[in-house]
Amino acid sequence: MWRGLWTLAAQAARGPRRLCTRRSSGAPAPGSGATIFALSSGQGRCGIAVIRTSGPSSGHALRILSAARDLPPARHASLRLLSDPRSGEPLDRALVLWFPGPRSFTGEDCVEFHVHGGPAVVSGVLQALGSVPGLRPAEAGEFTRRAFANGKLNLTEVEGLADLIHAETEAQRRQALRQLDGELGHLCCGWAETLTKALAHVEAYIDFGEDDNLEEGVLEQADIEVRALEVALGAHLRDARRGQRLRSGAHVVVTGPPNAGKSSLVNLLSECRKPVSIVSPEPGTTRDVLETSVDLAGFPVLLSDTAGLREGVGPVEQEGVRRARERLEQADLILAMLDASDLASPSSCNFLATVVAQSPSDSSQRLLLVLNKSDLLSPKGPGPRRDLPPHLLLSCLTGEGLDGLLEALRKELAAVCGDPSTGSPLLTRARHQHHLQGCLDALGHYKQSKDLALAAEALRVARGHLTQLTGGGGTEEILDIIFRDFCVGK
Ligand SMILES: Nc1nc2c(ncn2[C@@H]2O[C@H](COP(=O)(O)OP(=O)(O)OP(=O)(O)O)[C@@H](O)[C@H]2O)c(=O)[nH]1
Ligand SMILES: [K+]
Ligand SMILES: [Mg+2]
Repeated sequence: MWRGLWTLAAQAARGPRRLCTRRSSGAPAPGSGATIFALSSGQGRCGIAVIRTSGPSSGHALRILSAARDLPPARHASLRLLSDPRSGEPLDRALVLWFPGPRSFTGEDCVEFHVHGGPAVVSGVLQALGSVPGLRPAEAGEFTRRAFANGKLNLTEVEGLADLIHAETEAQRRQALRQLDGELGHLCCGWAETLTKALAHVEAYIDFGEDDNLEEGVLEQADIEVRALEVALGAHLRDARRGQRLRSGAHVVVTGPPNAGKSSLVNLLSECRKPVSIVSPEPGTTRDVLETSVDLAGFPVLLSDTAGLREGVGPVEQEGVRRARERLEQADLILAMLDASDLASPSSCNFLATVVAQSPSDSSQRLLLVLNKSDLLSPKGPGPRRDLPPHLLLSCLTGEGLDGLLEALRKELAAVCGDPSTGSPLLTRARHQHHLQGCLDALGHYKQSKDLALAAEALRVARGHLTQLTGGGGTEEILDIIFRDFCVGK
């Protein structure tokens, strides 16, 4: 993001050679002793920009830039005139904060410079920092990586922080904050403790099984604990896709016969943006699947407009219908739409008999039936057919019924994504699911083992998966993948 400033500062720090030694796989290994610096607030012209440093030379850098012999009091904002140490030229009058380690975000000595946000001020301060011996620009995610290395955050908290930075909807923000607060980590730590206890029981039996002093029923106790853990893990795994949907967006697909108003609805839901789809009175207008990312009732959604479903049309529209059906299979939530004033037509009846009546075939897919063009129903008329499944009335033309639809969508999406404000912490990444499944599989081996030594080993494997989930014994590659999500300055 801040490549321009980054490059300038990098050159000031080391000359161009330094750029060639930059590791492509992410942040360098922590604890390398260097003091890093970066712009931590957003780029561009702004009122205040925050530049921070982390590492042993932070205090030295602060003294040099503020031309002061003493450091300001710890964790108090102080006003200082910052100057370029090479030329003595004043750069800005800024608030500075001194956080001596270990009581800082990274656990190392840190400084924050709250400078005026003009690009020239920011680049001047970054260049001045780059000229201080022992300082170099930070890599993406390097501050957080140091915090992790120094035990300030565990791995699931790091992931929560990355998600918080990228959160675009309210539900994503709530979920990320819960993960940053360590809820998933605490849950795993509790489970790992249970396994440690069970392991201790099994090992005690191996060592002292024949001994009269050993409490009765230690093995049975371990079995009971393992069984309870299996149930808890199973429940979380069944939920697994929900957290991932919350992180990357639920698939909502609008489908229905031609001219039901599917494209009109997609345009309505994508609101202030420019219209996504072409709307016209001609049936068969939409052919390709048109996809747009929207915030629906606080949930991240990938909304797809599709071709109207009908048979016996030309090859191009037929291909559109094939694509529509394919997309329908991937939907988390189907918005099935009919023209309320056209329910008796063959295409409406056919759609009701196939898509609506047969769905949701597998229980994870949900469906909302929407009858559009309610404005065309005569107020005194009989209303829509009685034999219809539960449905909502809407008029894309007048907007009537839109609030009701949004409320229904909120409920459906909370079921699809999991409501981040309640319930147990969600598994937001495939990595979480992998380790919980690994743990569950190992518990299965434990139960099957006739040999106690193998049973104990299975418990160790199970516990290993839980520790890896929170970053204990994490391999470099996993760390690289996770920290790559961060921007420079975080
Ligand atoms: N009266 C009325 N007309 C509507 C309403 N919603 C959409 N229309 C009209 O219905 C026609 C079809 O709308 P589209 O949004 O193109 O319908 P579609 O389902 O995407 O159509 P295809 O892509 O051809 O399958 C257009 O002329 C719209 O203006 C509504 O609520 N009331
Ligand atoms: K149309
Ligand atoms: Mg359309």
